Amino acid sequence: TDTEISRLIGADYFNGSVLPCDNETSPGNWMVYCSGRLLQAVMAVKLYPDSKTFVDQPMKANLTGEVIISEFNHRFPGPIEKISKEEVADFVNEFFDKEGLELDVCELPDWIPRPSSISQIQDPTYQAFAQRLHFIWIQLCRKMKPEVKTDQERFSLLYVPHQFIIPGGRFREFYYWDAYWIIRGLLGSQLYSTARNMIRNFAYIIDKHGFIPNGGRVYYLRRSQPPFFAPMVYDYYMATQDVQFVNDMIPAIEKEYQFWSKRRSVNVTVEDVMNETLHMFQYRTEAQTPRPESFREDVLSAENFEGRKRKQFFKDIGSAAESGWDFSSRWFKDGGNLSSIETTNIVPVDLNAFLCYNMNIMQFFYQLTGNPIKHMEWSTRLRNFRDAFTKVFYVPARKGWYDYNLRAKTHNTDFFPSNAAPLFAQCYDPMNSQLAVDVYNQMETSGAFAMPGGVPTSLHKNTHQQWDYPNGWSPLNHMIIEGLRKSINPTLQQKAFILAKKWLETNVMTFNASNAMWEKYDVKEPDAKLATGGEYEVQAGFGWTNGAALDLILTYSDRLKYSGPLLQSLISDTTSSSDPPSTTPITSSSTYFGFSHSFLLPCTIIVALLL
Ligand SMILES: OC[C@H]1O[C@H](O[C@H]2O[C@H](CO)[C@@H](O)[C@H](O)[C@H]2O)[C@H](O)[C@@H](O)[C@@H]1O
Repeated sequence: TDTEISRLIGADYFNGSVLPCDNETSPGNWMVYCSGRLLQAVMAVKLYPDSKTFVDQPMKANLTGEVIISEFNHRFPGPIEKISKEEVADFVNEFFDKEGLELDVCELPDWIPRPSSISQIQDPTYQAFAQRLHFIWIQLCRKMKPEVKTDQERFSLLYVPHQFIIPGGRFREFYYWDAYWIIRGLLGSQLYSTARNMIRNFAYIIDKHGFIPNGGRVYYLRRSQPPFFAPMVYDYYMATQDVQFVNDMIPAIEKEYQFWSKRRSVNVTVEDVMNETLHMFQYRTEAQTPRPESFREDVLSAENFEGRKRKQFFKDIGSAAESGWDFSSRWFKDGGNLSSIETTNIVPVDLNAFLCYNMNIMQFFYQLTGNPIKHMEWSTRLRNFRDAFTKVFYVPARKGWYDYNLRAKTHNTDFFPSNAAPLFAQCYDPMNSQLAVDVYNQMETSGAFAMPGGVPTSLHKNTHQQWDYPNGWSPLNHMIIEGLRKSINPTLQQKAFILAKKWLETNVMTFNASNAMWEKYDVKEPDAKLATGGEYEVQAGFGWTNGAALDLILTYSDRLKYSGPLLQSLISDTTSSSDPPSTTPITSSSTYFGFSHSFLLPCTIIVALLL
């Protein structure tokens, strides 16, 4: 019953547990956004359909977290299940502003209507499509109101000095690994200073917090996301040749690497490697309580756990969120149910491949900037790590790299796109082209590359999780394609092109049907469908989907030909004008990127007219 659910949500989760944010990470507001009876009351009455809404709401001017909590306790001293929805709603309306009000839309000073990169795309459909993606950056630009800097404790939003591109929809703040694909797209749009400023924001965050949190909110301060800061700097350098910028960013990359080494490392002894302990990395948050942005969902999922087991469950949930794959059968002991989650027992192949990539980038950066000692230090680190990586993750009998499970002392040899991360990160001897061919063939036999709409996130059906079959995500499709493209083998490079074409057709056709780019797609359908599953509705926007698509179109701009159904509307909409086309998604939902259509469309037109 509702009362039983309220009682469950109101139980004691915080005492003695590590919180997602606390007095150390966010002194003035942790008691509102990461803990406490007010948070529980809001979740118990389901004040909003999305748990994230409340924890994104700023406190009203001249209020502090302490004052709000003491007033709440004074007004409602009794059990949480006795507080009504109306009472909670009145209290929240009295003390909080609406979510998103601390951010403004912004102009991109380096945006021009027709960048030369897009004009040189050969195929008319893809040129028109890329042009539409280029317009979307304007809608996803956000800057912080000045009070976020001057009065930080009133906001769950983390202050950063420069404007940035958001994913879109409910994701109104920066996200760490999303930003890598966003930046790939910005570089394709020749928005170099926007890309540079986003990277500078992350350097600022590393300097302040010692690492990059999952996203730009205080409730993300105890977990990170896949480490893509160094690759962002690397790709920016490849596009601009700006050595000075690389020099400026090196201290931040070093500092972030320390975070992963000190707080996320794990010793692995693989059985057939005698007496050898290998130092690897894991996704492993310290937090042991429900994620504030999904508080209600986490409490309900933890219904059958108590005490230490419940703390461990929340830690495994938060650690899966740190992986970016929240949630997936990849982390489940039984391959099907969230209740069997064991993220912290797993040594993930992708995280270790990404850190291997970081090491490679660092040895390169130190050579580039003329520091032979540090170049040598990182080269040695890379060489040793690559050897260890092969020992821990490569399974000769299954011709591939796989996650290693510390509990089961075995590998998970199921298909996941993360198995291709070492190709993307080049954490193998690139001269060993046969290895890459073997890995590709092994993945192909799973059937994952034969889906009509792109590569799915797993082949585990009916888990109803968003990072599972039949959902395809742009970062993972892009990563596989790039991994194959970067190999020295022409056959694999051709396979990369075929996968890119398929993924792009899904993007174009869905855009044509819905007038929007989406967070993820259902790839089992030939006619491109929106994805389902997970704990929130599929979101429109969408930062990394735009970025990955733009990057792939530009990579293959000389030979890509659209061969799907005729999309006359897309071509006639954009090829002859620099005005922004209509951006109303064709769905039942009434909002887009968190703003109503009636607000967004005029804004876009005004920005374009100003330009
Ligand atoms: O609110 C639930 C979860 O939402 C985020 O995860 C998803 O969106 C992110 C932004 O696009 C993306 O980075 C992540 O891979 C997605 O699974 C958030 O990152 C999670 O931490 C959060 O719990």
